[in-house]
Amino acid sequence: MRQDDAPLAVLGAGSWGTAIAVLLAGNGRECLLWSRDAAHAARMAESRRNERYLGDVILPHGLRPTADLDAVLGEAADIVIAVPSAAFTDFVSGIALRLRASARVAWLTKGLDRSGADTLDQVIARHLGEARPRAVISGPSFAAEVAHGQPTAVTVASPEPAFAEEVAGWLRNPLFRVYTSDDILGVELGGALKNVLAIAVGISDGLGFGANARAALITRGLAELMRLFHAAGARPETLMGLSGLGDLVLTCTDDQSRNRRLGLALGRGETLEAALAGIGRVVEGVTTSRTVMQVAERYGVELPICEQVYRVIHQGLPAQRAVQALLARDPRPELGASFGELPQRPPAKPF
Ligand SMILES: NC(=O)C1=CN([C@@H]2O[C@H](COP(=O)(O)OP(=O)(O)OC[C@H]3O[C@@H](n4cnc5c(N)ncnc54)[C@H](OP(=O)(O)O)[C@@H]3O)[C@@H](O)[C@H]2O)C=CC1
Ligand SMILES: O=C(CO)COP(=O)(O)O
Repeated sequence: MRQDDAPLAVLGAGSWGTAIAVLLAGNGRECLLWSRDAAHAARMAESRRNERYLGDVILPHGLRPTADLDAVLGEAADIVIAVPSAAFTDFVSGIALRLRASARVAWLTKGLDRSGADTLDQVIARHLGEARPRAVISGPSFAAEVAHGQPTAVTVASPEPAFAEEVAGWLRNPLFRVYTSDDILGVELGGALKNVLAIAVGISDGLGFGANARAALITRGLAELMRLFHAAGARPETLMGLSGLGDLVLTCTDDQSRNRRLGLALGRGETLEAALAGIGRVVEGVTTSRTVMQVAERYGVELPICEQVYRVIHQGLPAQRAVQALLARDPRPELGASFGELPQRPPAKPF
């Protein structure tokens, strides 16, 4: 039996975990917000703000910050995971034996398992059980805008339509519109790759290139996503949705994006270390630019923009040389290799 009056728990008290906990509590659902740092949780409880990540937002009455993970897992009806993708697998395997059998799982994380072998959905299924209801929440949604009640629309994807609808119901309010989808693979791939592509667009803008280059990168980035969707078995319509085109456009074009800001700094000549230190928050495209190369190899799919981002970030290629490499590629029909000519191959390992 479910306890509908038992609290939800958001695990991870960064910008996005906090914004979603604020939303849930504002919607009238009691919400525990877990931080791995006891001093941080205590400060949030006392000041009723998350000064480290979202300082100008007052935490509503029904939001309870805490650092006691066992107590949270014992009390919460269901959980929402909000830790970065690099920490996701260890975090999930660490809670597997402590999570209530009845607890259902949603996550806010955008990225792939740090090995590049799995989607986060597969990580959840492997460690917490195939039968456990699970859903990802994704789409164009800057934390600060959501926490300030700016209109936003996202997608909740789950293999179980009833659970997607239930998670959507936790989140919905007149300013937060939630759609549902059963294409969890497509929703996860869109959310993961857009971060890498936003770094590419940031680099281009940081180098001083113009609006033409930006539009070309977004469009050819969409073609890379389309090829990967095709090979991995995701639904092409998902690309046109909030977790695909929506989040790609948002992240590539607005300076609130940390991935775009990283690219801008690299394009202007900052080192990776200095750029990351300046941002001071998780920049998922750094990890995903590496993991997605493994995915591209597994499916035999060319992702030239993602590859150049990988080379800049992980192999120290100067940003200007990455642009030259993209411009020097052989000419080809615009739509051919992206849409029509690729064989639909059965995934090497279903992804
Ligand atoms: N911010 C946004 O607008 C959006 C973010 N997302 C996604 O949400 C996810 C989280 O991002 P966001 O909240 O913005 O990131 P932030 O950088 O704002 O916060 C990261 C949070 O994760 C915690 N954390 C880091 N490593 C671990 C770990 N090993 N175990 C437990 N907690 C850990 C940090 O804790 P500590 O402070 O102790 O280091 C911090 O609370 C990312 O995948 C991001 O792509 C999705 C949509 C919007
Ligand atoms: O995912 C996001 C908005 O949808 C946040 O993007 P950044 O992580 O680039 O800030």
